[in-house]
Amino acid sequence: MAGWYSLVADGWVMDFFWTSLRHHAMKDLLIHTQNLCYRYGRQNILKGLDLHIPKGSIYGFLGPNGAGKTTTIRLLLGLLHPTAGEVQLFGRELRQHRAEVLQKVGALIETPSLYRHLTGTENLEVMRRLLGVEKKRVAAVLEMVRLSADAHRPVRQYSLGMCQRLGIALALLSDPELLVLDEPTNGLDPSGIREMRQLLKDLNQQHGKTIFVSSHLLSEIEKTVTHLSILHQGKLSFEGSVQELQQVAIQANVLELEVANTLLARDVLLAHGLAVETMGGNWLRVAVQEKAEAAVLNQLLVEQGVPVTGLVFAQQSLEELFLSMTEVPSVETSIPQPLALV
Ligand SMILES: Nc1ncnc2c1ncn2[C@@H]1O[C@H](COP(=O)(O)OP(=O)(O)OP(=O)(O)O)[C@@H](O)[C@H]1O
Repeated sequence: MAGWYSLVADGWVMDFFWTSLRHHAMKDLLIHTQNLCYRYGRQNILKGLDLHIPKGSIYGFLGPNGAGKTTTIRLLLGLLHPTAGEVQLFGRELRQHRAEVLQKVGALIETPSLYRHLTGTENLEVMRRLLGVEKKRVAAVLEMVRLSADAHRPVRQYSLGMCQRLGIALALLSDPELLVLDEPTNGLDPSGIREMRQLLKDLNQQHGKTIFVSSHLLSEIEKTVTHLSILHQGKLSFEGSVQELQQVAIQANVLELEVANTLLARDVLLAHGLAVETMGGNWLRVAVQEKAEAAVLNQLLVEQGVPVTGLVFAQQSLEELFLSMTEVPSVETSIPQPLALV
C-alpha cells in the first residue's frame, strides 16, 4: 500500500490528477514546456518538466528553496538554454521566435533593479524611454500597482513591498499579456503579502493578465492561484487546479492510532509495508488509501498482540500535502522489516 509520500512518488497523483491541464487545448496554453531539462555542470537541476500554463490563469509554481524555480523561469525567458526539451510561449517555439514572443511577456526575477535616488515615476520613465512606449503608460501602471500616491517619492524611502510593486509596474510598461514573477512575496511582511495577493488578482481579473508566479510557500499563494504545480527534486510532483490538489488531500487519508506498545505496533506496520510516523504519547500515524483499511489494521495489530485504544482519521491540510510532496519524508521508510518477537 502506498503511503502519503510514496503515493506521490509512485505516480498515483500523476495518473489520476494530471488530466485537466494535459488535455487543455494547446492554443489556450501561453506557456508549454516539454521534457524541459537543465544541468549546471554535472548537477541535473530540471529532469523533464512538462508545464501547461493556460491563458487567463494565475499559475503558482511551487517548490522549496533550491528546487529550480528561478532556473525554470530563466529558461522560460530565454536567459538560459535547455540542455534538452523545449519551451513554447504563445504556441511558438521560444528559440525560433524569441523576439516576437518575448515582447508579450513582462518579468520580475527576484528583487527588481531600481535607481534608489530616483522617484517611482522617474524609474518608470527611464524604462519607458528604453522601451519606446507611450508616456501615458507610466501613470497607468502606477495606478495598476497602487503606487500613484507615492510616485514622486524617492525609491530609497519605499518599503520592500512598494519596491516589489514598482518592479511589477516596470514589467507592465509594455502591456504584456503574460507576467512572470519570481517569488514576489519573498521577504514581505503579512500586510505586504496580502497587498501582493490582491494585486495579482486585480491584474488577472481586471486587466486580463495571465500570471506565472513562483513561491516556496503554498500558504502565500494558495488563495490566489487558479492552477499550480509542485517542483520536487527536478520533477513535477503535481500539476493541476487548486480543486484537484484538494482532491488529492482528501483522498490521502491519514489514520491516527493509539496503541499500548508503539514500538511493537510500528514494527508490525512497517513489516506490512506501511509508512508510519511516530507522534507524541502512544499515537502513531499511518497513511491509508481507503477508510475501510482502518478495520484491517486494527485487526492486524490486535492479532499481533498490540491492543488499539484509539483510532481517528485526520485529513491532510494542503500545506501538509505540499510538505509531504517536497520534503524528504519525515515518515519512516516502508521497507518491510521482520516482525519483532513479542
Ligand atoms: N549559476 C549556477 N551554477 C551552479 N549551480 C547553480 C547556479 N544557479 C543555481 N544553481 C543551483 O541550482 C539549483 C536550483 O537553483 P534555483 O535558484 O533555480 O532554485 P530556486 O527554486 O529558485 O530556489 P530559491 O527559492 O532559493 O531561489 C540549486 O541547487 C542551486 O544551487
